Amino acid sequence: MIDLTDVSMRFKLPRDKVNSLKEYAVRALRGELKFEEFWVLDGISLNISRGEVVGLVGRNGAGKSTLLKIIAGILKPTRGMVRTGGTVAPMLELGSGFDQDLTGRENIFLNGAILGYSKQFLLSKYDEIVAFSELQDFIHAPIRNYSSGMLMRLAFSIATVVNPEILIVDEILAVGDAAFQKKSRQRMAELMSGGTTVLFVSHSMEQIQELCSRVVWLEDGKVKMTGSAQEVCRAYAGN
Ligand SMILES: Nc1ncnc2c1ncn2[C@@H]1O[C@H](COP(=O)(O)OP(=O)(O)OP(=O)(O)O)[C@@H](O)[C@H]1O
Repeated sequence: MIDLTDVSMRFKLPRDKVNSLKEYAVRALRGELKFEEFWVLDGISLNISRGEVVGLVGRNGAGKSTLLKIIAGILKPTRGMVRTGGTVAPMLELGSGFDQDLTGRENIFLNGAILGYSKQFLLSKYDEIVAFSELQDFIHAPIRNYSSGMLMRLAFSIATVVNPEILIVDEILAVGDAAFQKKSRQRMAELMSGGTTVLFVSHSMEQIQELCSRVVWLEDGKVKMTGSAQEVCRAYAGN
């Protein structure tokens, strides 16, 4: 379902401080810009089967979000191969794929289109998405007026109401109020029992142990350990 072979990702950061876009362009044209290159992911191979719920753990900066973005097709790895079978619903940075100036309703269609759903399909699911998000009273307001919890509810509702085959979640369950967190956990459990493959990042060992069938521990861009939730969480916590 998700197949990663020797996936590596290199980022380049400018070494010198550049004060304006103009200065950047001039120096780039003159070949004066110096970059520092670093590998954020280094030779990741991973195989995730249909219906598995896999958690990713690791310190800040270990490369977890980068790996999720690569699997979601948002970033292209510098090296290696990624294969995914099925529709992928990524819930990554809060509000990515949203337009601040559009209303909640318009963003459902925009975000849905980015996820690859047709307008007709989204129309048929629209009421369900709004009901799940509990944003009926705000759905015709521009989302710049939404709180971060409201945005998260909208993103979660769009991504999950449509029964994706692969769900990719970056820490989203930590956002939102207690009632919505409970509801979203139930929804995740439903998806998981319905055969959706789930890959998610969490810093909560409790959440990882509650939800995951397998855990992958990333360190310095490499897979340090992979195994059952209990096994990996114990090793990670003791590290
Ligand atoms: N677009 C980018 N350009 C340059 N460097 C980046 C870019 N995106 C991420 N990085 C760097 O890559 C490293 C890994 O980042 P990533 O967000 O994948 O880590 P993470 O494991 O998800 O961390 P956290 O637990 O803090 O969310 C960090 O050092 C980060 O600064």
